[in-house]
This record gives sequence, C-alpha cells and structure tokens, in this order.
Amino acid sequence: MKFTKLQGLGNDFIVVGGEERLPEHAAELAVRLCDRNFGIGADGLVFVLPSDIADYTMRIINADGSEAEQCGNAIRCVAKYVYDNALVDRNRTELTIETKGAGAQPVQLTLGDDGRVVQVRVDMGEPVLEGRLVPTTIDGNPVKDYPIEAEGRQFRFTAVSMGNPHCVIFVDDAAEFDLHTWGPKLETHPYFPRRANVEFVTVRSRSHAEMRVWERGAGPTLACGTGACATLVAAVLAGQTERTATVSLKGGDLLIEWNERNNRIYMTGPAEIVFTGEVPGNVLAKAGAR
Ligand SMILES: N[C@@H](CCC[C@H](N)C(=O)O)C(=O)O
Repeated sequence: MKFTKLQGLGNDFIVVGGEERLPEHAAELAVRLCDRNFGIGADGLVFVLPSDIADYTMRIINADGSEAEQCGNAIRCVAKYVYDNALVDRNRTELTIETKGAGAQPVQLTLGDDGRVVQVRVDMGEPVLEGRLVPTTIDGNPVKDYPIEAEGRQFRFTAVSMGNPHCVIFVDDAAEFDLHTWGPKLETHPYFPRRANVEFVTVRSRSHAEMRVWERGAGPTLACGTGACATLVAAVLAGQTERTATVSLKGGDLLIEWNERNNRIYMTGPAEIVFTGEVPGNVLAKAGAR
C-alpha cells in the first residue's frame, strides 16, 4: 500500500489514495501505522476515496482507531495531495472534498512558484451549537460558558460542533496549561456522548487567540483546524474577538473567519508533503488488512 505523509502545522497524516472504499481493517491499520515507534507515526490515517458529490471523499481515522467526522488540517493536506499528484485537472484551483461530518466542502488552492499547493482556504461550513455531538441536555440550550468539573477542578466551557465535537475552555495562559492532566479527563467527560476535542484558549487581542489542543483519539497534537474554528466561534460568542482572527497553535498560525452574512467559517493555512513510501504486505497482514 503506497502512502504519502503530509502535515498541516505539524498535525500529521498518512494519506492513502487509490482505494475504492474504506478498507474493512482501517481502524487496526491506523493504530499500527500511526504508532510513532512501531509504525510510520502520525496523528491520523486518511483515505482519499471517490465521491458522488465532490471531487473526492476524505475519511480520517484517528491514531487510536476511532473515526472522526471531520478534520480541518487533513482536508488541506488532501487538497494538496490530489492537486500535486494531478488527480484533478491542474487548471482548477477550486475543488470540493467530501467529509463524513460536513458534506462537500469547497477549497481554494494557492500555488507556489513551482506550481504546487502551498496554502489552502477551506469553507468549513456552519458551526453547530447544539445537536448530537454537543450536549443539549443542559437546560435544553446551546452550551456557552457553562460549568464543567473534572476531578474536583472547575472549568467553564463552550460546546461547538464543526462536524466533530469541541469543548472550548478559556484559561489564563494556554501555552503553559497542563494539557496532559486535564485534556484526557475532559475528552471523556460524560457531557460528551462521543468524546470531544478539548481546546484551551487565551485571547491575546481582538484579532489573536492562542490555543493548545487535546484531540479526541490522538491526544496532544501541534494543531487542530476544526479546533481553531471552534475557538474563534467561542471567542466571538464571548465578545472577546472580532469575527476574523489569527489562531496561534503550537505548530503555527491559522487565519479563521466567521462570515456574518452566511454564518460559514473559512480556515486558511498551509499543507506540506513530508515523504512518500510503501507499507509492505507482511505489515498489512499483521493488521488483518490482507
Ligand atoms: N486535527 C483535526 C481533527 C482530527 C479529528 C479529531 N481528532 C476528532 O476526533 O474529531 C483538525 O485539524 O481539525
């Protein structure tokens, strides 16, 4: 099985094309290949598949084998993968990528001097403040600045779905926050029926927020695109930023815009190829995939 390793702000993915459908043993493969000691190492395994409603479909399996509905950094990587490998007409710099949680998402490509993709602007769709992925049982209302307790410590959170679930918490200093202690406790808090990605955020100015993330199914990652979108939504709802702001993550910056007219979120950031390779048959067999 041929693969390409890509990364978006250090959020890294093993991208596999050429399959007709999601392999039966995708979860086992993800666990094995994403392992940073015994595998290739990545935050997720991404399959680029045919689509009836878009140029391609993306399916993402987290490093723990769970499937995510959506992934902002991976969609930029997939856009680069299909364009740079000429899997779409090279005259087109506007494509659509279907995701499980957010339908067909339009992406705009910016090309470098070498004609390859350097940056991608993604229409991430509308944020959802209540629904199946975020807790609606609390007073029957969208959950904004609501108390949540983990092992005796009190936080306040805003729940946002970007197709996948997010728990956004404002803290005094996101860069110094003890992610490893509180991230896993909040990821699995009973408020979140399908677990959650947890963002710890400090607003630095009306156009800049700093964020650290504990991702569902992957733990501490260097960046989370959907988490940056959820962060901006929570910050705007709290009256702390404008509707366009830079979100700084450990791996770099994303520009996020929440359009007032159409309620959609736009995310702009880079994507890079790291290397290509091939997983040998005996390794696939160990994961039950051959
Ligand atoms: N890193 C991602 C989100 C990946 C999926 C996430 N771990 C989940 O389970 O929802 C991003 O860039 O959005």
